[in-house]
Amino acid sequence: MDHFNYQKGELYAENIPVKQLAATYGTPLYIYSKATLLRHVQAFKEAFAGRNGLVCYAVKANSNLAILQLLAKQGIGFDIVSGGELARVIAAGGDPHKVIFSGVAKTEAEIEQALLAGIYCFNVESAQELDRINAVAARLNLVAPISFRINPNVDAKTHPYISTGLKENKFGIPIEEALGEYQRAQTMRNIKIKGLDFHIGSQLTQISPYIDAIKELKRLIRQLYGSGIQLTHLDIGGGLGVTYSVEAPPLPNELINAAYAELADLFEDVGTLQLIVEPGRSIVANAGIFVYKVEYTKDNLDKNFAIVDAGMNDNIRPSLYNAYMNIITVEENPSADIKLYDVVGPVCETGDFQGKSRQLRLAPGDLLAMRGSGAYCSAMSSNYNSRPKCAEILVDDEKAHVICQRETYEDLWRNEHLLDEAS
Ligand SMILES: Cc1ncc(COP(=O)(O)O)c(C=O)c1O
Ligand SMILES: N[C@@H](CCCC[NH3+])C(=O)O
Repeated sequence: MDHFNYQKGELYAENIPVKQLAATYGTPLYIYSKATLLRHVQAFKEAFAGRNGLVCYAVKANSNLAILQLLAKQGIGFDIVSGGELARVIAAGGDPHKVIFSGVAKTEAEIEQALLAGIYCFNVESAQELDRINAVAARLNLVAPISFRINPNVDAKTHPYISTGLKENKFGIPIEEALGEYQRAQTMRNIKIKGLDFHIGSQLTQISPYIDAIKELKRLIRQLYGSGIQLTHLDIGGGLGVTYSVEAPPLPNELINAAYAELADLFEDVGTLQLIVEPGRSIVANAGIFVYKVEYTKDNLDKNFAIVDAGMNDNIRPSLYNAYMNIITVEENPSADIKLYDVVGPVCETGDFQGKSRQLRLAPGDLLAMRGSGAYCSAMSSNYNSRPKCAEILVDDEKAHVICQRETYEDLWRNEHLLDEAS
């Protein structure tokens, strides 16, 4: 259950009619529900109740400052993959001591920035990165807390583009090399070993891939313990899926309870480790809708098109992954015929679509809403075709807050420079 529901045939965001928000702020428009967002965070916090756990929200899913601010106020941590994300977390009031830094290409500048901010842990993704972190920490006379991201070579059973835990993927250190890297790290004066991490993919709808990965890593943790390397945490990554259509992913407490059950014998032998999770999509996806307007309809011989004012630049997920996202009408339109539509946008690409073969009753001027749009939609938007980025609104009961204003044309070239006359 989210907070985008129909009242007398009209879609509401919490207690505001979506039609009213579209009239006030224009379309295309991202709308988030504060209550849904907080409910999702609470579900993770409750799943850890009474246990030593840390929820680190994956900033990449939606990095809007106000959203980070709301999450920071809940006391959770953050999983970042760039210096920009760290700067956002700090600007939003997040605690850098609860930040973990993932990503395969951390630059020297980013490592320095994170060390000076005092982050909780680096998730190291290669032997070369370990050397670089050690060198930067030595230069700054600091000790870098690290965990290795291990690639356990398990199938996350998700879209190949968002699967990250197979040995052909660029992420993490092959499990076969892990013991050697931990032993090397242990000899480094400016490195402090904290934990072990995996993240096997996104939009996982089953618990079994997590359990397969935990099983693989339990063997490694025992080996480490046997060779005198004691960890303080195990990070099982993000990836928990959401319902876009018929998927029935596990709930946060189902995942976390299953992880603890699988870890029970290990914890008895080596002591309890702190458990970290890095959820992104499962916190924000269904806390957002994307609202756009039908500009035209076009009935070609083979196809009906609903041409909307939102493009792949605003939400690239359907084009990039052929992702199915549910499209609904904001208001019933009884006078229109039900037809099968491809919902397409204004961008000059054949792949610019928001949905294919959708049964909808609509006419030009009608508003459509796409569910599940809080994660990886505005975060992956661009200015392609010189389209200003959309406004984003956070609804709190009957109040609407503009958390990102719509870009202007001037914003499009804000960082560009004309050549001077003489050139
Ligand atoms: C290292 C890491 N952690 C966490 C996440 C968050 O994943 P999700 O949004 O699927 O929960 C991702 C993205 O897949 C990631 O790459
Ligand atoms: N951007 C992807 C997920 C990638 C997760 C990042 N590792 C999506 O929209 O589904």
